Amino acid sequence: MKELWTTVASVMGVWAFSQTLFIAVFPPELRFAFIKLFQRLFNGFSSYCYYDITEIEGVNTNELYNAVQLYLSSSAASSCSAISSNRLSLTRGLNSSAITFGLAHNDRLTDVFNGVSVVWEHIVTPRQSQTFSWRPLPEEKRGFTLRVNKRDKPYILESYLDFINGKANEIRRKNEDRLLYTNSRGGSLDSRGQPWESVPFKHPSTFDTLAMDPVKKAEIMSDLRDFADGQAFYTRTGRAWKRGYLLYGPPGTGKSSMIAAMANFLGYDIYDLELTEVQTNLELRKLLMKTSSKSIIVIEDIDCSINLTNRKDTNVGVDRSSSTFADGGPDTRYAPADNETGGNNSITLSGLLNFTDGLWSCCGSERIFVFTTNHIEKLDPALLRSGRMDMHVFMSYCSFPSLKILLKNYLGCTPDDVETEVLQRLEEVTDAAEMTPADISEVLIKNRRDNKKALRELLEALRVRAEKNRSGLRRFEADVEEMAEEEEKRTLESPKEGGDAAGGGCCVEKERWKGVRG
Ligand SMILES: Nc1ncnc2c1ncn2[C@@H]1O[C@H](COP(=O)(O)OP(=O)(O)OP(=O)(O)O)[C@@H](O)[C@H]1O
Ligand SMILES: [Mg+2]
Repeated sequence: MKELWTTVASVMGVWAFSQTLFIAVFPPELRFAFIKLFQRLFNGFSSYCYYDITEIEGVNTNELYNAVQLYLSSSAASSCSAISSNRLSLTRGLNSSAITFGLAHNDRLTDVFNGVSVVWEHIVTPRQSQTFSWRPLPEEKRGFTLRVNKRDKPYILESYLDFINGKANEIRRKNEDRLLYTNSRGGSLDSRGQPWESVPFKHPSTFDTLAMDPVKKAEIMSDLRDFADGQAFYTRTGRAWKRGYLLYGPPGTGKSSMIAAMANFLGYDIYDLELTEVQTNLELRKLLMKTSSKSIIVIEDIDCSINLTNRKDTNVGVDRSSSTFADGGPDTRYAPADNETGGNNSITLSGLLNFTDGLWSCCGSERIFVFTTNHIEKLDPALLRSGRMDMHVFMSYCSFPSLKILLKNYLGCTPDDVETEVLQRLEEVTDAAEMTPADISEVLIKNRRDNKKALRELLEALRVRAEKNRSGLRRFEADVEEMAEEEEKRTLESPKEGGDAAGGGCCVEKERWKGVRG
């Protein structure tokens, strides 16, 4: 035993002595060249490639390091057996309610990608001297080393790193709590010069809970997914990475719920833009510049927020008296500026269109604009033109497929849990009743402790409403018929006065009635 210790001590002594000699005799340049040569020799014999991904590159944070860390956090949590020790670090980020796992210092993890095995090592070493920098650097140097077999490198390296980036983005979005921003302070800035105020966004609406036609829902979800994964597409086609949705329909059909579901689905923040708080186009532009990417910019009830005829006044010469305001009379605050195209003295439709469409809309990327309205017929055609709002989504009264989603949400019952006869009767009356999902939710919430009672009351409410609609329609049709007969009589008495007035009147009336019913 003593001999063994003596041997170890002498080997260590020789090693220390040769190191000292090496440092003392050779100048640093030669030492460096020697080490490089040694490494090259070693690499020539080794069957592996090594890639270092350091936390800080120069003075900048290395995004790839963060991505790898996040990616490994999910791998580490799901594949503890692959780790060389049982230790994991736990972290919780700012604005996050989720805990993430990470590789502890100097630990290793084996990952498999496309059937190829690679090894990650997390290396932490103390930083030797604080080099000059505008911002203090951490005391430790952190980095990951990726070990890949040389023969696998050409096949996987690039796609593996892309995959890691994609996964990291996904995790980031899932972990971070959404934020809901508002500009309700009337243009004033906060202490950090920000025009937006934010609160954590905790709306529970998801596409699962949203009651709407399943085909339309699937279409919207796939559109959103394509948008979020579409960076390469938008770059290739030279388009700004943004998308516009116009949600329209009667009150209580789920337009706001849909926006929340979109944000939860994509993991985006929401900027709820209160247009009535914005005084000028310039202010609008500043607000836009202060939004972040991966966000949904919402303008609710757009027909009530801004006088959307003002563009017509100057550009296409439509009568200014045709107000779009539901409560009559244009808001003089939004009267078009004398210099409409300059547009800096007040907020105008062209200012708004520049906001969504013009050059300024591209400062930042991956943003979705959502406008909602109860009265699509009141919107300026400029806003509806194809390419401006990419998708027009009509949120309609509750249909039978939507009703089934609401029954599941509120009563926890599937169609199999409901008696066949009740289900049939519900199906018969749902469309004719033209009740909004909000109305139906009310009935279900009130009776949610007693499913049978809830279904009974719902059926009754739908039946009463359907009957009311039918008798309203009958009465209306009788009125129209009567009017048509009178018109015909008058035409016969004085044949010179226009012949198609009655038919035209009927159509207009019918259209008007349809409009009133939404
Ligand atoms: N399609 C729907 N799916 C699920 N719940 C809905 C739906 N529509 C309405 N609701 C329920 O009704 C409430 C009101 O809906 P929401 O605010 O989304 O309607 P809206 O279309 O935005 O109405 P408004 O035009 O008045 O703004 C929601 O909190 C939700 O509970
Ligand atoms: Mg709403």
